[in-house]
Amino acid sequence: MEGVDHLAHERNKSEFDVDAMKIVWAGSPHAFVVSDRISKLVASDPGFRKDNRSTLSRKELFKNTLRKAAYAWKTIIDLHLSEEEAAKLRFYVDEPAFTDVHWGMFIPAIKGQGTEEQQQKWLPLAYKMQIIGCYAQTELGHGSNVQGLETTATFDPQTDEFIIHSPTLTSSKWWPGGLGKVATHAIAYALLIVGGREQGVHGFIVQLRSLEDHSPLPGMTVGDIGMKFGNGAYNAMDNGVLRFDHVRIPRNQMLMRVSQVTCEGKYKQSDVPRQLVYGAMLYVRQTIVADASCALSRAVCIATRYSAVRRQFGSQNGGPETQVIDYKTQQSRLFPLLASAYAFRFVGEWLKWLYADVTQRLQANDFSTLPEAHACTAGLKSLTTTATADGIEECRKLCGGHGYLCSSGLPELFAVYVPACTYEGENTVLLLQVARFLMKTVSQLGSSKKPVGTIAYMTRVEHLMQCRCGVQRGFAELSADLVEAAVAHCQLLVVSKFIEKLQQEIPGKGVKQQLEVLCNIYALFLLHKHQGDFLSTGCITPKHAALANDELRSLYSQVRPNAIALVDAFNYTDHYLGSILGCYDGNVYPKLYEAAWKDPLNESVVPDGYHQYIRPLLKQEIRTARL
Ligand SMILES: CCCCCCCCCC/C=C\C/C=C/C(=O)SCCNC(=O)CCNC(=O)[C@H](O)C(C)(C)COP(=O)(O)OP(=O)(O)OC[C@H]1O[C@@H](n2cnc3c(N)ncnc32)[C@H](O)[C@@H]1OP(=O)(O)O
Ligand SMILES: Cc1cc2nc3c(=O)[nH]c(=O)nc-3n(C[C@H](O)[C@H](O)[C@H](O)COP(=O)(O)OP(=O)(O)OC[C@H]3O[C@@H](n4cnc5c(N)ncnc54)[C@H](O)[C@@H]3O)c2cc1C
Repeated sequence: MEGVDHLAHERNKSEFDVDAMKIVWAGSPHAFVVSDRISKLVASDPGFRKDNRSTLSRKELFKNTLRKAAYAWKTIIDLHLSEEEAAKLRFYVDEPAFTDVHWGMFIPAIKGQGTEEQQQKWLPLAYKMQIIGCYAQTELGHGSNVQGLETTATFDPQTDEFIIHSPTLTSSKWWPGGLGKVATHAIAYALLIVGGREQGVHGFIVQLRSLEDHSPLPGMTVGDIGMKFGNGAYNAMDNGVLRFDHVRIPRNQMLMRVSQVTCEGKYKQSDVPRQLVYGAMLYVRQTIVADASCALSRAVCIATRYSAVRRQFGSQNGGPETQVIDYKTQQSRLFPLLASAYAFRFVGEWLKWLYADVTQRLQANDFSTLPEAHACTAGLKSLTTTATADGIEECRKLCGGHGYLCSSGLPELFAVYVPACTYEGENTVLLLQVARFLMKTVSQLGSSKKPVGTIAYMTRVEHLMQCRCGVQRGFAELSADLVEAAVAHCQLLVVSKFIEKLQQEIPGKGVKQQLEVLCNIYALFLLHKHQGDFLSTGCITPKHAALANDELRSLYSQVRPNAIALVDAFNYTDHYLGSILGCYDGNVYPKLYEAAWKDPLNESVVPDGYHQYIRPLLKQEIRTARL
């Protein structure tokens, strides 16, 4: 039935003010208004249509992405959108594109690592999109090990230039988004060589393509690296390969905030830490954490709405069958994911604050909180992306067979999301960084350097004092256990930031109570999942474990009547969700049925290839037919 809200009875059950929760989710009344307006603008504009993506060939998909990016830019200019509104527009257009890396990495890298003069020269061009940038760090042979990069930048004092060169096949830049076909410029990372001495990896602004006809500049071999996981999905992005053959760039195109090369060929290090070369990664990891709650909430919204629509078994006296959301097993898989979506939202908000704080301090030459900010961004990036990728796949399974259809939106969401576990730091590699930070802290316990901020709790964990002498030995040997410790530390951060959120004033009828229920689910689900660890370390007794389990079941019952309203609070349009199973009105079956007929395979009743392959088979002519 068109126009009928099939989920109205669910919405009527809710016990809290959904509009107030929408503001909590958005972060502020202003953020809600902007997000709501821009999402509706995108949804109502046929220029941003995306329901045909999975049927396009790679070339068609890529060209369509270029069209959309240009159309989005025109919309931003025509409507005089602010930076905040423009970012929201790109978000709701919901298509991986070169613009993500231009705005998300190229510009932040120049801001973080460029001098004032360099920023003044390059940022206006980038902001107006008169140049398009990518972030060319990873090579064919090295991604995680940034110090192992082989591209060289050799200073030539005769011409006051750097010579950028790829000496080996494995030094080819490999993966950068936007590089393959679009970017005109790159921040390329290379091993700096001055006066014959290697000075570590540095960033350089390198022009790749002509601004007149887009052809690669002399000395550049550049192209796309090929199809990636999933049809459609991340294939809208032109991840690229690039080789430099003694490419010359002016000296002032080395990003020189952290260290400088003078025209006489002197290498000078500022008093800022070398790690600032990694600053763009700090920024992007923070945005990836914020983004995790969006991707997870999207999958959870689809699975929750569909679970309320779908009925299987349990009909009494010819009455309706049971909604699958009423099964305790469905609840125990779905509601912890719902709680995680909210938990990641709040920890993402906090991380944004932490990043702003560390940036302000860095500008004032206070570097004291940089190691903590690195550990938090790296650890939370790892934890939230792993949980989100796993969560999207779980949501697909929660939708049964229909979850496997592209029209459910879940396969594409998974395919686009899952590389987040790898890019911007492979998740295990990042957890090892957190472990290193934790072990360094443990080794300093009892000294005058007291742990503060997110590691202040360590002084209260008595047995850590006993192991502090041994932590520098056997790091590699114990690394698998240390990674688990790093995850536990990050989970503690997530839970404590959720609790801190609840200590704030939260307006709206019943909103705080719902969030308390979700926070308890998040914490108790972790306790339940890792009860072996808690029991074996004597942190809880078997009685506590059983109580936690009982409490979880009771919390699931409290969520149940509010489940649909809790996902409505994400305020996603049907366009952004891109899912028949998750559509707002719950009118799933007619839409699924209709969508099937739109598949290109159904354009003819008898398929192409019938006369060549099916008929000979049926007529037993297969031995004589030429295949
Ligand atoms: C408008 C906004 C839109 C936003 C959307 C944006 C989203 C865009 C997303 C687009 C999609 C994809 C783009 C993907 C891009 C990429 O993938 S770019 C490539 C990213 N590559 C990596 O992440 C490589 C991972 N490797 C590393 O980070 C390092 O090499 C590693 C930390 C693993 C090791 O470094 P080393 O120097 O070799 O080793 P180490 O000795 O361990 O470290 C030295 C020292 O430095 C500290 N450290 C390391 N990293 C950082 C950092 N980032 N910040 C601060 N400090 C750092 C480390 O802790 C050590 O400190 P210590 O005191 O000596 O212990
Ligand atoms: C979709 C996508 C987009 C990307 N975009 C960009 C981009 O725009 N710009 C860019 O520069 N790069 C980009 N990358 C590259 C990305 O940053 C790297 O792939 C990533 O950092 C992982 O590095 P790697 O590929 O070298 O993995 P590897 O390090 O080779 O990882 C392979 C395995 O080895 C393990 N491992 C590695 N080191 C250690 C260690 N020390 N201890 C224990 N285990 C270890 C890892 O855990 C993993 O299991 C992109 C990648 C993808 C998939």
